[in-house]
Amino acid sequence: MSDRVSSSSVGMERQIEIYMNGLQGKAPDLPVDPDRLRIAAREVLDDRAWGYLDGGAGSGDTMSANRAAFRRWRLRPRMLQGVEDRDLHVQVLGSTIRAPMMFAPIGVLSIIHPAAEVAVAEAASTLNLPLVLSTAASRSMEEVADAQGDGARWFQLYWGKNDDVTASMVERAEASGYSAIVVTLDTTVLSWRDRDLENGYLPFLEGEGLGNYFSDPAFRRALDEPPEENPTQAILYFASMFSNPALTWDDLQWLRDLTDLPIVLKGILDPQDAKRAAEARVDGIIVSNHGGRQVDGAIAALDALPVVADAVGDQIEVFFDSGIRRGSDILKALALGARAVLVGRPYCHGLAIAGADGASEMMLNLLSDLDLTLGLTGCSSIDDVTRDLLLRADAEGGVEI
Ligand SMILES: Cc1cc2nc3c(=O)[nH]c(=O)nc-3n(C[C@H](O)[C@H](O)[C@H](O)COP(=O)(O)O)c2cc1C
Ligand SMILES: CCCCC(=O)C(=O)O
Repeated sequence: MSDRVSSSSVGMERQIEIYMNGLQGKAPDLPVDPDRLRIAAREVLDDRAWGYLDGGAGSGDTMSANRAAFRRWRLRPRMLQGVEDRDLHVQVLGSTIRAPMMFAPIGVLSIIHPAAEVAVAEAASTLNLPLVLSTAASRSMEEVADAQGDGARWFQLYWGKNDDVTASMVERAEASGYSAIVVTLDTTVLSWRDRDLENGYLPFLEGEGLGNYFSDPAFRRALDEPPEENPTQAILYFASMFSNPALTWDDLQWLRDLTDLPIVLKGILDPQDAKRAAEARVDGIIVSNHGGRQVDGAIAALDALPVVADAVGDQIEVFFDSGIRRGSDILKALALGARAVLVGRPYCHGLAIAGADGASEMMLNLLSDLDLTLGLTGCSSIDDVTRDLLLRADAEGGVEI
């Protein structure tokens, strides 16, 4: 038994900080409840940016399904497991990260906050959690890398129709210290998005627009006039080429030959696709439905996770996103086979309200919730989180034991 009289952890430290501030009459800067945080972010964003951030494909059915799927799994905690010292570290693509959480790639963040991806990089650096940067970032990947310093970062690639641009993006990512290429597969075209269509809103022309494309030499070469002089032409060109619906599994070899960096495929929901990914010798997959933004009526990402994880076993690493809001959601995703999760909209809510501090505060709260919930379920490390921890619930949340 430990002879220490007190223990500490990221979760307890954060609780104490919030309660001590409370004693001095100081409320937390952001709502702690993710639903209230979302509503607070809505207050500070204009209607069109909000519609883009918060919206999903079509009826929003898949976005709701993502959340509902978490409620169909219940945790059964174990007692007296000696959980005083908890270790949240995990190995991803050969590196150790502080906790199984990353910032998901979100494009055009200048519509959410003027400091955009630079603020998110600062938040990732403060918390020492990995950032996955979108190709469609408003700031160049080099500027974002400088803001993050030596923290872990992956580059999300939209694999478009212009091979020179794709090769240039990958080369720049290698040169500026990104340690993996995440290829997003589920956005061969942008889906039918009611709110953006009603608002007649494409975010790419707003704020700083697509700074990461605009700073790309191959992208600039493809234009008649520089994007600074003719941003509309640049955006139209981007819209025509950013993704390539003609791609097939056979094309992956081209990308494999282009870079030695690990490749992770984002947007996998089907076990057959997961097996193809393993056969194609990529390094990982992200089980995701793009936060419900692409196929209206698609299955919840969490429902896909256990089947996909079983299909690939230990051959490649499995990650997860779409609907993560709380520590218990992360535990459920880990128990169902994910090695780590990506968080999307919630950090944008923090960013909208309070820039880098807001994004890092939101993620710190989630990390703290994860740490405490991990211990409360009887786990001391991420390895302890297994499927035994979960029971399947019926539609009312009841469980047969
Ligand atoms: C406003 C917005 C922009 C996004 N942009 C990208 C992107 O550029 N590249 C990408 O791979 N995924 C993008 N995504 C999807 C996220 O990476 C992630 O899959 C999704 O947000 C996870 O779901 P969650 O928001 O429920 O956490 C975007 C999502 C949102 C909300
Ligand atoms: C071309 C960038 C698309 C951004 C994106 O992935 C989304 O809006 O969901």
